[in-house]
Amino acid sequence: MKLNRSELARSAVAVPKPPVRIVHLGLGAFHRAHQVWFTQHAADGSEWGIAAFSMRSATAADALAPQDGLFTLVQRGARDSVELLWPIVEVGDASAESGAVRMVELIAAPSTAVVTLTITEAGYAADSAAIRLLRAGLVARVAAGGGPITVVPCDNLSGNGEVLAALVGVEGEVSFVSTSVDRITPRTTPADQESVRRTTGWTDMAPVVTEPFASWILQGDFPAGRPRWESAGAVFVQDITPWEQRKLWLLNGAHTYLANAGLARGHVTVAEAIADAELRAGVDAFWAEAAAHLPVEVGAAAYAEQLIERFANARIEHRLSQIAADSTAKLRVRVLPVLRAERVAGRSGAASMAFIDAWIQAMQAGIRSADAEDDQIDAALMSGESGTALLTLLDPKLVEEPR
Ligand SMILES: NC(=O)c1ccc[n+]([C@@H]2O[C@H](COP(=O)([O-])OP(=O)(O)OC[C@H]3O[C@@H](n4cnc5c(N)ncnc54)[C@H](O)[C@@H]3O)[C@@H](O)[C@H]2O)c1
Ligand SMILES: O=P(O)(O)OC[C@@H](O)[C@@H](O)[C@H](O)[C@H](O)CO
Repeated sequence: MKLNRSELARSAVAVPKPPVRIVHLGLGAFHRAHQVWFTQHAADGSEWGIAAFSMRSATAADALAPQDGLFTLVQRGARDSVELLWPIVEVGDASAESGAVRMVELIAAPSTAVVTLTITEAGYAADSAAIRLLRAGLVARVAAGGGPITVVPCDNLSGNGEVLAALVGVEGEVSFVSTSVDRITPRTTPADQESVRRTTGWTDMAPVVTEPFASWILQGDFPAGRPRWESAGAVFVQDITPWEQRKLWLLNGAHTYLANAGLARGHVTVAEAIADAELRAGVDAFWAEAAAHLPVEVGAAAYAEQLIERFANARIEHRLSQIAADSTAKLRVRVLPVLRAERVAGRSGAASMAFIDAWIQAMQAGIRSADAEDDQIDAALMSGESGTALLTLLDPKLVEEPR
C-alpha cells in the first residue's frame, strides 16, 4: 500500500470508508489485532464500519483520531507482514462525557447492528463504566424501537455472553453472543512504532504487533446481520463451552503459570519461560490433565502442539509482568476447573495444584503484578499461615481437601 504523504490519513490513501454499523467498547491493542482484522478480511468487510471508543483514558482515541482511525497491523512470524487496517471510521473517548454521550447515541441508532467489547475481565462488574454505558445505550434503543441488535463480548471469560447478559439486564430484542477469542497481542512498544516507520515510510502513532495465528469462535444469533466473518476464518458453533475451555485452560492457564513461575525464575517473556525445561514440563503435565476433560472433537493435542510454537515465537515480546496481572481471578477460571475435574475423577490434580503453588510462591516472594484482589492478598500474606490463607482466598474449599 502506498501513501502519498508520511502522515496516515484517509485523504492520503484509497481505502473504503463504510458507514458505522458496529460500535466497539475498549480501544486496546487486541480489538485492533482481532475484530478489526476479521472485519477487514470478511468478504463484505467494506460495508461494515466500526466506531471504537476508549473507556478509561483518551490515549488510544487521541492517537487514532488524527489518523482517521487508520493504523498499521504487523503480523510477526519468522518475518513481519505489514498491513494498513481501515474498518475503524470513528473514534471516541467514552471516559469523557461527550464521548460517552456519542457512544450511547450510536448503540441506540437503528443503523447499528453489532456491539463488540474488549474491556478486560475486570470490566465485567455491574457498576463498571463500560457496563453502565452499554446498558444506557440498549435501554435507549429499546425505548426508541431501534430494532434488534447483537452484543459480542471478546474478553477471556467463561460464558462471556451469558455473564454480560446477566450484568446488563436489558429485556428486548438484544442478542448476547458468547465467543472464544485467540490471538496473542502484546502491548505496542516505541521500538515497534519506529520499526513501522522504517518499513512503511509513514508515521503511525498507534500501530499494533500481533502473531500470525488468529481464531474466533462464536455461538449465538445476529438478528440485525453481521459481517461475513466466517469468510475470514471465524467459526460459528452450537456449543461454545468445550472450545472456550480448550482456549482458557490450555493457553491462558499455561500463560498464568509461566508468568508466576517464570518471573520467579528471572524470565521476562513467554518465549524465555517456555524454553525453560522445568517450566515446559509443568505446562505439559497440566495440559495432560486438562485434555482428559475436553471432548476429542476440539483437538486438544493439536492445539497444544501449536501453542508451543506460538509461545516460543521470540519475535513476539509478550511480557510475563503484563500477563501476571490479576492472577487470582484468572486462576479461578483457568486452572481451578481442571483441578476440580481431576479430583472428581479420583486423581490428585498434581499439575494443576503446581500452577496454584507457583502463584502462592510468587506472592510469598513478593513477585507481584497489579491484582484487583491486592488488599486480600496483602491480608493473606500478613497472616501466620500465608500459604493456607492464599489457598482460602482462591477457593475456601481447597483447604478442606487433602493435597
Ligand atoms: N492481548 C491479547 O493477547 C488478548 C487476547 C485475547 C483476548 N484479549 C482480551 O482483550 C482484553 C484487552 O486486551 P488488550 O491487549 O487490548 O489490552 P489493552 O491494555 O491494549 O486495552 C485494554 C482496553 O480495555 C479498557 N479497559 C481496561 N480496564 C477496563 C475496565 N475496568 N472497564 C472498561 N474498560 C477497561 C481500556 O480502556 C482499553 O481500551 C484482555 O483483557 C482480554 O480479555 C486480549
Ligand atoms: O489478556 P489477559 O490478561 O486475559 O491474559 C493474558 C494473556 O494470557 C492473553 O492476553 C493471551 O495472550 C490471549 O488470550 C491469547 O489469545
